[in-house]
Amino acid sequence: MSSTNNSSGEPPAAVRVLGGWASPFTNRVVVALKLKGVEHELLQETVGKKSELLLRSNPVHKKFPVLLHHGNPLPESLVIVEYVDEVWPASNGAAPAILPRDPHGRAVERFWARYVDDKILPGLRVLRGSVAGDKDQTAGEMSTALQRLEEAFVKCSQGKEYFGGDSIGYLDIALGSFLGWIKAVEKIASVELLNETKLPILAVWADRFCAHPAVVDVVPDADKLVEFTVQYGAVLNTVNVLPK
Ligand SMILES: N[C@@H](CCC(=O)N[C@@H](CS)C(=O)NCC(=O)O)C(=O)O
Repeated sequence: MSSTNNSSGEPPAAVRVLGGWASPFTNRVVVALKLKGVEHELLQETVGKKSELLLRSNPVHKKFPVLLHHGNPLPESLVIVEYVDEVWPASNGAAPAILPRDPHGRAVERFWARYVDDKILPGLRVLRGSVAGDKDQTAGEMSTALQRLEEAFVKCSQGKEYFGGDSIGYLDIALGSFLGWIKAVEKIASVELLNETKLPILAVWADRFCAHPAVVDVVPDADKLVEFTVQYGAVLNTVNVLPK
């Protein structure tokens, strides 16, 4: 499975992802493709400089990730994850379904995935220092949101290992892609958000998710993201590497 830029002069891969290694949204897409065993190529965008291909492929938002499937562009990480699940459905047990089969289960996971984007992401940006805000208050609000997500985990997992049950599902991907950044902002802002003392069940899930073969080389560790923040801090304050 390729995950680097194509500089070989060969024809483009059938599945390409425009994105960045530090982008939690890109990581959602890459984890979904890896879970399904889909060969793909990751085209890394340069921080602070959007490629022509990105601007052409996502003219509405001009953001990554964008999936290019046989050249057809599809933006928005969670939309892409659903697309990947539909295009490469479960077969012979080799590629587990990402979304639950029953409509209610699917709706519940979509509800919580939206909650992750609404409640966790704005807090990460404040704690990273990319937008102004009261850090103690933000850390408190994020802790409350993570507490709710731990409660959701208990309900969704029904005693199994993941939000998705026996295998990684939609909500695992939606929240799990932020684990590196959650750990990074704990270091950057000297706050505690997700550990065994505060959230014992979610912390065990987080370690399990990050160690999964489809995730371990995708979701970056905290120290790499802290370095990234130091290196690109000025740019991150002006472009939206984590969402607004
Ligand atoms: N809702 C979008 C968010 C995508 C997003 O914010 N991407 C960031 C990178 S992590 C980006 O492209 N930032 C550049 C910008 O906002 O100009 C998704 O889920 O894909």
